[in-house]
Amino acid sequence: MEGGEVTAVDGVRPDDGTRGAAPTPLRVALLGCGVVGSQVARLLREQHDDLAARVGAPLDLVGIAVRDVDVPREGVDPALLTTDAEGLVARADIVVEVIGGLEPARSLLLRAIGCGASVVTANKALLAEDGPTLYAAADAAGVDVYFEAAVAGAIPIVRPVRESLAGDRVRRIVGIVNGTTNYVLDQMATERLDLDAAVAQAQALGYAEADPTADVEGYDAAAKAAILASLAFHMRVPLEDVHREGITAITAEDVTWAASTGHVVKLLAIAERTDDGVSVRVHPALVPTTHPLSGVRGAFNAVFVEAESAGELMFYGRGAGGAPTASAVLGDVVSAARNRVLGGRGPVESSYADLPVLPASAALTRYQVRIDVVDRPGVLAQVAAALADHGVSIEAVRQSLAAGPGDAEVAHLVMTTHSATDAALAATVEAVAGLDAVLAVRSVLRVEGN
Ligand SMILES: NC(=O)C1=CN([C@@H]2O[C@H](COP(=O)(O)OP(=O)(O)OC[C@H]3O[C@@H](n4cnc5c(N)ncnc54)[C@H](O)[C@@H]3O)[C@@H](O)[C@H]2O)C=CC1
Ligand SMILES: N[C@@H](CC=O)C(=O)O
Ligand code: NA
Repeated sequence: MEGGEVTAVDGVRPDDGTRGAAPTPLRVALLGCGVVGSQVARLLREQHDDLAARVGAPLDLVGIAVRDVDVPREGVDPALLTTDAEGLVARADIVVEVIGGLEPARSLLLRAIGCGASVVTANKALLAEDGPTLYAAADAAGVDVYFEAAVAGAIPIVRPVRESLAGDRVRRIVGIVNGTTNYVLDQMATERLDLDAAVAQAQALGYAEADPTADVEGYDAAAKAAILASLAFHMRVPLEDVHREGITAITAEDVTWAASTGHVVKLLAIAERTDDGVSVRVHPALVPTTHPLSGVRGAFNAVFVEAESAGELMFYGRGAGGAPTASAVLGDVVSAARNRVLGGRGPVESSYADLPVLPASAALTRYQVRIDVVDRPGVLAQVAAALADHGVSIEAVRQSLAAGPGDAEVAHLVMTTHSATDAALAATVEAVAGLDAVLAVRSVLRVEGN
């Protein structure tokens, strides 16, 4: 060996002159001990020695802020519990926030940063609403903000977009990023459960937000879409610029029809860059059963990323649940801890791009429109003419007959269009609904994926 060079042999750490000097433990504070927090506490305890070896210093859990210290918590040392969250964050090197919601999470994280701690959070609602305030405070204090768990639970997606693809140009992200709604839609399709029953199951399994409205109305997915789009396009995408539709309007009939036309209904988050700007939207869509996203079952998530040089990438895994989410949190804790031990910081916010966020009405999508019409000659031609008048062309039509009121026969038309803007489609549907022969517009759903 050359003089002074230190290399590892057979996995044994070489003597670098510091052997024997006990490294200073890093103090970890945990805010919240619910579905995710309880699993973070367990992993910190069970993997203490491995984590210490990976970081180069022990990670000591110094306290867990809870609302009520008297609630029994399996596997948690009651001596760690405190209701004094403000006091706790002031005596930590790394603060993990898994309370959720805007306040007091934001104030506690800002206080932690102000006291010199690095922070790890799973709180997409807060990051989408006010992430830049946290990033600016962290910059000023020279500490880290990590948030892998905030998007798609256990799936590494924040780190790949934020770091691995930092040298590329991301063009499009399409994903299933909400486990609860994917679980609910899956249960509606396979078990014929209604929406409320399926949501109750998702809550019991620890997938849903404290208020599951955030899941079913698409707020959670919209927050994740805003975070991903901001990272991917190096800009700030405000939450209010994300077009959002949830799954509450999806009926059992929609799900059944989807299956009969070779599709499944999925809640998608889409962020794309066009020549005119970026478009970020969350809405239910029909996905062909031949497309990989159609096979994403239960609370699993999947995210496709298309970048100029990398091409297509796909990320898949558990998007919700205590242990999977805690895995992502712990990965971030290790990163923040390593930065402390070795010196230096993790990635900082990159938001230099000044691109307009386009309205959803400008986005181009294919649609499936289901209508009931009076079954008489010439009706199909009238409907086709109404579409053509608005510049929307039909890709396929399928017709089935059903008994209507009295002796009337009703034709059920399922039309798939070529790509059209939301605005053109909305005007078309209005015109179609106004035709005498049209009895009802039963559903209008976007179709994504070929
Ligand atoms: N459950 C999941 O699958 C995932 C959750 N997340 C995020 O992780 C965070 C936590 O989620 P969950 O653990 O599911 O929620 P949870 O509702 O199970 O846990 C939150 C805990 O924080 C406690 N809490 C509320 N206010 C507090 C305060 N002022 N001081 C101390 N404790 C307080 C609550 O009593 C509750 O025990 C949220 O931001 C959520 O969006 C992210 C990814 C997946
Ligand atoms: N409620 C969320 C939890 C993870 O982010 C979901 O269902 O995906
Ligand atoms: Na993740």
